[in-house]
Amino acid sequence: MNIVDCENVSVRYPGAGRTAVAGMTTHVQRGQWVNIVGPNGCGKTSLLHALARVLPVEAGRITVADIDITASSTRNLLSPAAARHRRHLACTVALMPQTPTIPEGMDVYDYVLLGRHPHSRVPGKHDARVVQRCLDELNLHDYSGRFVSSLSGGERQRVSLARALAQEPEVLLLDEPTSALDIGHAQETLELIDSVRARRGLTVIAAMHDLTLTAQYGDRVLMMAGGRKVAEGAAEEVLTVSRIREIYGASVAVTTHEGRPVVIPRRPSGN
Ligand SMILES: Nc1ncnc2c1ncn2[C@@H]1O[C@H](COP(=O)(O)OP(=O)(O)OP(=O)(O)O)[C@@H](O)[C@H]1O
Repeated sequence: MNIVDCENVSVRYPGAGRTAVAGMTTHVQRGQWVNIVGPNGCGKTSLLHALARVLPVEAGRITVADIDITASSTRNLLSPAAARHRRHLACTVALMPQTPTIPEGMDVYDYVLLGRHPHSRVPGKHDARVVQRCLDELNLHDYSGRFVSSLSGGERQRVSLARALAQEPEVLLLDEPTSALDIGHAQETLELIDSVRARRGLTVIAAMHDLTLTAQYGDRVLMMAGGRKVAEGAAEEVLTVSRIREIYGASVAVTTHEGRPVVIPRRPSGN
């Protein structure tokens, strides 16, 4: 059963000449993990932001957990039905942004607790338990009293993921979740996401740059270029030498380990 349906979606930033996402159609089943790849500026973040309803779509339709988030009725701030939809969506979809906004003077515990806001306006014991579990799962228990602004880039990224998981969403949107993480923390983080997915039927849609990690985690790869989908399918179908050369302009070798592609950058011949 699909939890996300994206039909012919286009996104354009105010005043921008060209669309950031154009004619995007994709469907994601509940519990699937889909990785979005493609070169810088190809539209990965814009697509995630459209799915999270952070960015309005110019054309097309997006349905998340049976809510048409592009319907004009859900945009009416004064309508009680629209307010119900927004609340339902906030409980259903969590976005871990590429660059999280960190409020000044907020400690890690309170920042992760923000993830509970869509569920409980006044946090109770259950919310405290969820926050503690997320901090423990990401090995952040010792950081709980630290100001978020005092953390390293990688620590902040894990705190941002803890906040998104504390939201207990059905759909988790991750914008380059391991970009600031060392290889150990990257692996640990992706394993944790995968175990939450297996346990709770979480659906994951992630923008990724590391093509080997992309192949190791996830059921499907959606490759974009210039705002459009250029390929979608199993990692071994999408991540081929010729396509990576064509779309990224990169020289790579692709081997296989345990049935999944491994993408190795190579210096162009002659160097
Ligand atoms: N706020 C904005 N206003 C105008 N154009 C924008 C804005 N944000 C992004 N864009 C443009 O939209 C296009 C898609 O950008 P987007 O951030 O979605 O790409 P991306 O694939 O996530 O890139 P990266 O891998 O570098 O993070 C780019 O051409 C970018 O310049």
